[in-house]
Amino acid sequence: MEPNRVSDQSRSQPAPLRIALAGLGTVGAGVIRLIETNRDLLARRAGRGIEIVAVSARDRSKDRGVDISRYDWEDDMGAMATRPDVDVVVELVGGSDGPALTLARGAIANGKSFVTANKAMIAHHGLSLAREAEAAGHALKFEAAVAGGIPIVKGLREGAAANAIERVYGILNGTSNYILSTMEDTGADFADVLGEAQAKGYAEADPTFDIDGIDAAHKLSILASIAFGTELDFTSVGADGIRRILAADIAQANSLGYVIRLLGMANVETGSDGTTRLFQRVHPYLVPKNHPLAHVDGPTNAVVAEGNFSGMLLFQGAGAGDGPTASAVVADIIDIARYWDSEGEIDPPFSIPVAELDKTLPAETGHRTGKAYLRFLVKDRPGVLAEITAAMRDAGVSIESLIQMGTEYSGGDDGSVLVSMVTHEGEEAAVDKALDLLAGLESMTATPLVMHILKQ
Ligand SMILES: NC(=O)c1ccc[n+]([C@@H]2O[C@H](COP(=O)([O-])OP(=O)(O)OC[C@H]3O[C@@H](n4cnc5c(N)ncnc54)[C@H](O)[C@@H]3O)[C@@H](O)[C@H]2O)c1
Ligand SMILES: N[C@@H](CCO)C(=O)O
Ligand code: NA
Repeated sequence: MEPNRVSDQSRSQPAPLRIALAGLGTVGAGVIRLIETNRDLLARRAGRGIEIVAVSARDRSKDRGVDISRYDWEDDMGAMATRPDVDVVVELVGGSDGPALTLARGAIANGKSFVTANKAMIAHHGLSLAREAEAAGHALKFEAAVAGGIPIVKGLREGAAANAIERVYGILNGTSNYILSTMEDTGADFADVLGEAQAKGYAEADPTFDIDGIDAAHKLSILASIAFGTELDFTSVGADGIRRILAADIAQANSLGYVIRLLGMANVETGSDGTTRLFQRVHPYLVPKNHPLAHVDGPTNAVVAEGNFSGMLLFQGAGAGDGPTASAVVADIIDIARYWDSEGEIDPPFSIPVAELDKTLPAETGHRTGKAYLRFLVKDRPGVLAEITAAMRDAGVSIESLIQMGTEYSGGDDGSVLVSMVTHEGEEAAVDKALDLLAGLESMTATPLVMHILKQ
């Protein structure tokens, strides 16, 4: 039999793919720079040219370091959805609802492919948008929405597609990882480092999304749907962030052999009634220093996927910033260019058509086990340690180690001392019960902090 050959016909380039770009901020300007810099390379990889035809943002005259004079300007970004000279609408505006969602719906309804970096919108509306895109036979792609430049959506949808994924977890927010690792390196204050992350363009428009775990929860819910073939369920992600972490916690964790990282963690499990349940949590974790995630610093993201045949896969790279995020956006555009002529045959955005995704219930709380780090700020007076250990005893929490920091702890100016402990493996519910027993005690000067310890 004749081997397959690239035919001479396929060497003649078809018409370029025409792009409309909404949003010209950090990522939008990065996309323009990338498309203009790598123009020839993109055309060869995509099999056709990639041309920006129209752009839209709030302020036409702003200096973005890129020349936008050669593109049409649209004051109303919604108008991009109906332009007959546009094949793909790229949304880099942000916000779960509002103009971004209107543009997404309009673009899909008008037969355009749609590419976005907007994890908030996909977390909230990804299923309905995917349903609309599948019905229309056009692409909906969001590689840049999860872990920026890391090809994790592609990695799970394609590279790991043959596996049942047992657990997916990782560092999904560059801003909080930058803050934690900078606090670790410099002992700097949380608030100062947040300002730096904002200045570098990593933070969301509302930085509370970064530091309170919401941005990571958006990304985790998207990853979980792709990894487990379950309906995306952002509302059931239990999210907590990093704003209560003290330099002293970082020092304590270090002396115990751990670093602190904000992790998203998801797996499917069987509930007490035999139903399949989806566990999704974003929380600061103590990560053993010998785990690869312990060495992920700055705005870098890293995702671990445990496949039943592949074993542990680690995806690591820049999770934020103009260049890496643009890299993911343009990779999606190249994918669309490659199958543009295949007559409405699209890959389902979540790998499996929306109608066939499992309707999984949220995980039950109460039976989950693990080790935890608990930290208390308490008045420095006799009997306080006994109160804490009595609550642990009464709740059935077994203590592996306990440290009291006195003068070395400089976080409070009210004379508090810091007591931290690591528990033995046990039920999380027992820790919750101990904290309930301690709640409201006059000796506690702050709400206790709980961090889970990553199971290897
Ligand atoms: N910055 C990153 O590193 C990064 C990484 C991954 C994903 N993202 C996502 O990419 C998207 C864009 O992020 P960014 O950091 O580039 O934001 P940005 O704030 O730098 O840019 C937003 C752009 O949208 C425009 N815009 C905002 N509201 C508008 C409106 N109502 N009408 C018209 N234009 C409007 C602004 O003028 C600006 O050009 C967000 O969804 C964000 O979550 C960002
Ligand atoms: N604000 C996000 C941008 C990338 O999604 C982060 O810090 O990770
Ligand atoms: Na990505």
